[in-house]
Amino acid sequence: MVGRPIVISGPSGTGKSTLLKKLFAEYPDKFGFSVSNTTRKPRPGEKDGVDYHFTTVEDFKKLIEENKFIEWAQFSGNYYGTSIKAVEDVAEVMKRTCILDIDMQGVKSVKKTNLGARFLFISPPSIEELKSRLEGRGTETPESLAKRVGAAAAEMEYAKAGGHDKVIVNDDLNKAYAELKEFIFSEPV
Ligand SMILES: Nc1ncnc2c1ncn2[C@@H]1O[C@H](COP(=O)(O)OP(=O)(O)OP(=O)(O)O)[C@@H](O)[C@H]1O
Repeated sequence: MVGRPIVISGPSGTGKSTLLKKLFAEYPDKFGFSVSNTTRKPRPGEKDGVDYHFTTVEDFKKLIEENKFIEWAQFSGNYYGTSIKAVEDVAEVMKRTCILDIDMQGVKSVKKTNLGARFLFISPPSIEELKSRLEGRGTETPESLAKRVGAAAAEMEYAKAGGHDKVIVNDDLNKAYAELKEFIFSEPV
């Protein structure tokens, strides 16, 4: 059985990766991530269609024009993106339920497609706690921390306005994980 795509969003540092790691560890064959497109060159050992869909700049721009992407961005001179087809392929080719970990813009974009996704928001207990988790993770400069905390406020507003099917507050990790499973398995996946 393959379920509808599940879109997980929430501010950076709210615990999405931590929760998804637990889910993939408990259910190694059930869920999958979509394969992104990129214009960067493959690194040794990387396989086309597995690690990325390696795409020329010309083809990537064409896909943008044709509205084939849920989200795309440019980092250090290369394009990266998640295509609608890549999400469909998780169900059709990989026979798994697709999990998408994306931001608010991505959520809005998925809503415009025919993917029939379910939307889950992971909220931090508070902005203060979010800030201290990001500091604790040790991955942020003062600038990137301020940027992530600023973006969090907009994400939380959107969630409050009812942008998702379910909101889970990640206070106690095991409790949040139990709620995540309850939501995911509330229909066949
Ligand atoms: N319930 C929790 N209580 C305390 N700390 C937590 C909890 N959940 C996650 N953390 C910690 O918070 C930090 C951020 O978590 P994580 O990296 O999973 O966030 P994220 O939402 O995936 O962020 P990003 O979108 O930037 O990838 C990590 O150091 C993680 O160990």
